[in-house]
Amino acid sequence: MARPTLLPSSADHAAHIRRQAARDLFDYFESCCEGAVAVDGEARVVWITEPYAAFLGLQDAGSALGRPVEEVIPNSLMREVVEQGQPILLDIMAHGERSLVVTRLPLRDEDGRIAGAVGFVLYDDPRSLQPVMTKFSRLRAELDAARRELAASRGVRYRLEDFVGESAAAREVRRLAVCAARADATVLLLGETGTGKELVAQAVHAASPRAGRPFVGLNVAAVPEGLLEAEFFGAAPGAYTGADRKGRDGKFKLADGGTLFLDEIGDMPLHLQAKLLRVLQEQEFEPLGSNRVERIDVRVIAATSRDLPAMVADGRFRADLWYRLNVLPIELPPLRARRDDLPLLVAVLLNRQAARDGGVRRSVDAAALSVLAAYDWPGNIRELANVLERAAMLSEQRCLGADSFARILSPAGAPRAPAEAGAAGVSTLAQAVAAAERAAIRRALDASGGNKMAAARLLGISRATLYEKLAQHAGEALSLSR
Ligand SMILES: Nc1ncnc2c1ncn2[C@@H]1O[C@H](COP(=O)(O)OP(=O)(O)OP(=O)(O)O)[C@@H](O)[C@H]1O
Repeated sequence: MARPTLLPSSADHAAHIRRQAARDLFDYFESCCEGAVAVDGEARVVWITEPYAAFLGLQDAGSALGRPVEEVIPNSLMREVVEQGQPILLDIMAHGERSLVVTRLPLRDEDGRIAGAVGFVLYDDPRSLQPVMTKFSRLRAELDAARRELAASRGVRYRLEDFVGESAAAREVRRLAVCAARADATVLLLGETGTGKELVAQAVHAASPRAGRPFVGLNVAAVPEGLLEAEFFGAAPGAYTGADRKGRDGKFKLADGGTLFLDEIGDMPLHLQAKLLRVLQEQEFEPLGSNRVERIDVRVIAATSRDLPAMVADGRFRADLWYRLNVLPIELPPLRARRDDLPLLVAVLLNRQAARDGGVRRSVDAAALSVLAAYDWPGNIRELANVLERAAMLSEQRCLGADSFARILSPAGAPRAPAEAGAAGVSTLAQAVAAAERAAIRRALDASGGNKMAAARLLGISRATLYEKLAQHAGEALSLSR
């Protein structure tokens, strides 16, 4: 008589089947769904399928690993699943123009603690859900239009996806901006002119819980010193000569509930720095000429192209304000420090211009890219956008070549020969100095695309001084070299 097969105990058997079911189910999901992703307990990507990475526009799956999930999948709710430990079994997630049907499940360790989450994209073309999807698409279009209108009325044009770049430095900016959007702390944006400080400020606001509230901007350097206090805090009726008789609200009041973007904070006069510090600490202020205290709830994002620690060291900026502002600093790299991003930036900026003007989509060839990569970009992305626009205007070619740019880019840093040099190239010292000044101003205006504020900053002078100099040199050719 054959010996009976030794069956495992029924409890072991059940556990075995369960493990097998879990593994098979996972393999099955992975093979039949359009994409899958897993995150750890801090919502950082630990695994993503190649098709999903490709769909998201990543170079490969490896480039997503270790990054916060929102950086890789902008509308992801995986963090919510990790934080709340609840699955989201069927959801529609927007990605650009597409809608994805997704399922997200929390993952637990042996002790039942949340260890991460896994998400599956069930369809990226949800035809089987057509009636629901049609309704959803229509509602989404309506919502998008309403949001755009609201954002435009509140002064926000940019989202985080608009900060283009895949270099480590650009990714770090986006990572910190995501942190800044989640926190409600003061943010300090540091970087040269045209590096995207305002873009990031708007994007942080748009991604923060304050998104539905106002975004108000104030360029400290652009307001005459005598008017700054009223601009910040408002003025009581008849507070100063020439003030509106009814009084008026300042930017802090206008930004109540939302975000106040203070550009060029380094240009803030010392006496106002103390007042600003008080508002940041107490969230209250007194309008000019009033003894009424107003309470507000404003998040400040400040920006500067200046070296604030150096200004603190020589007493031009208050140390206590600097500490208060420097809670979450984000450094925006100059374009010359992330030249790897040039091809992507060029493509995106050319597409943006074509979409805006309704013209043909241009591209640049490899030789042109080398010319652009060799340039120093003192005006950074703003200058790049201007240069591309001018090259496109001046050429009929769909694909712009090196010669399109060689004509436009002045050799960085190389002063142009003084035009006044007389016989044997000799000129008076005054003539030579004036010519060098004109050349420097012309280059700064070129680099900033004619933006006088940015040009003044590049030259290290105030806007008022730039206007004086432009008036002095009015007779000479100082216009942009368009
Ligand atoms: N990373 C980026 N990707 C795409 N566009 C960018 C990026 N950075 C800046 N830009 C574009 O460059 C232009 C200048 O950006 P922005 O005004 O934000 O710079 P800024 O640092 O605030 O300059 P400034 O200090 O002169 O005020 C804008 O048109 C913006 O859209």
